[in-house]
Amino acid sequence: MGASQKDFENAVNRLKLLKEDPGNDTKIKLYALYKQATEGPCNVPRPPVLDFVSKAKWDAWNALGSLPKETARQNYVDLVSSLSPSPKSSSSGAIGNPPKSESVLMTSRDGITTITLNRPAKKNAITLQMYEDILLAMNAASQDDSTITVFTGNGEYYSSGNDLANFTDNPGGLKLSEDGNLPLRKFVDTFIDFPKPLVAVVNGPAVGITVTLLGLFDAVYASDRATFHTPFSSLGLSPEGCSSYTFPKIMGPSKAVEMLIFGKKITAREACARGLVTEVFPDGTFQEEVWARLKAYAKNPPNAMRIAKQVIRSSEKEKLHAVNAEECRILEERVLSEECINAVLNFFSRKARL
Ligand SMILES: CCCCCC/C=C/C(=O)SCCNC(=O)CCNC(=O)[C@H](O)C(C)(C)COP(=O)(O)OP(=O)(O)OC[C@H]1O[C@@H](n2cnc3c(N)ncnc32)[C@H](O)[C@@H]1OP(=O)(O)O
Repeated sequence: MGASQKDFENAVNRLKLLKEDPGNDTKIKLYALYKQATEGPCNVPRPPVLDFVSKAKWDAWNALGSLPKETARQNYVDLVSSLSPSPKSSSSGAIGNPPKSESVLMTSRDGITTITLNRPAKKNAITLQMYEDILLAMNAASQDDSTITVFTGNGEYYSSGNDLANFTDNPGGLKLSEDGNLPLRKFVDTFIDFPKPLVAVVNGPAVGITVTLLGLFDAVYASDRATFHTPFSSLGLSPEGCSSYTFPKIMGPSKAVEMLIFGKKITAREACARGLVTEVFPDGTFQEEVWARLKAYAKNPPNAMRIAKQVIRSSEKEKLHAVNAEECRILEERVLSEECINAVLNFFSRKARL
């Protein structure tokens, strides 16, 4: 177990974004680890004595001896993480960096970065722009100096899920990203790969994608007012967010089917009994109790928590990426189906509400 190929590629990309030169010693270490991770032990002749730079690089690579590729990959990822820029939290709690969005807020305080869905008039339904903003926020949160990342919603709802106008406002059904995948694929991949403990503070009802994604969180705290609803069949859609894999694993196939195929809405207590929710709190004391708990957890050593998460999650990552790709492939067809188009039209003509 250790860093996945995807973690490694992310680290290679993050290195390109470094604003400060890490210095020659570090650059040579990175070179050696990169070569070891991608090609294995050094097996090329030593460069001429007067070619100092090439010789230093060769020496560093050669010094790694028979270090396994997986270990080199992990060491490379760790070294890049230690160099990555760390946007500092301000005393007001606002992070100066992305997203510049009113519908997705990002604050950082007491070692916790919080991403808040803030579109209460629409029950925090997620627009295409919000998917992008959440990605930006998660990328910033993965690199800032917080130890825990929290998702929550502002107002009565946690979220009513995907904004159904995403289906009607885009010719052909739904905007596709440049590489032909649903924007959803990259979005869910980011949750699969998120390196720090990820906690959902579910303040109220949750619908659709905001429920399925909970299977990729490390802890889910819910108000006893929250409900969990995945009405995919009535919308002519199919399960996403890796729920076709995580839900049967978490709650067993028959309970998963009840939610994902029959669209049964469950209470917070039922979700807790099924293992989707970690703990339920009375709504009146929910915020106070949960934040006190999270502040205490955030005081744990950050590297230990990150590594514990990696140990727990890394063996599943490849499977989850494959599940995500397949779910998106199927969903891409479903969003163009007559069943889906009719369901969305009925919603907006107010003929159908959940
Ligand atoms: C690129 C990604 C693709 C992902 C595709 C996979 C799909 C994933 C999903 O998330 S599927 C689930 C989608 N969500 C829903 O079907 C919920 C739809 N909403 C409702 O049924 C109801 O609004 C409600 C039960 C959430 C709340 O009902 P009520 O209390 O009666 O409030 P209103 O219905 O009056 O809602 C207030 C206001 O918000 C608008 N709104 C609410 N949810 C959505 C939504 N998901 N999409 C778009 N708009 C939504 C609603 O239209 C009202 O707007 P208005 O005041 O009329 O302008």
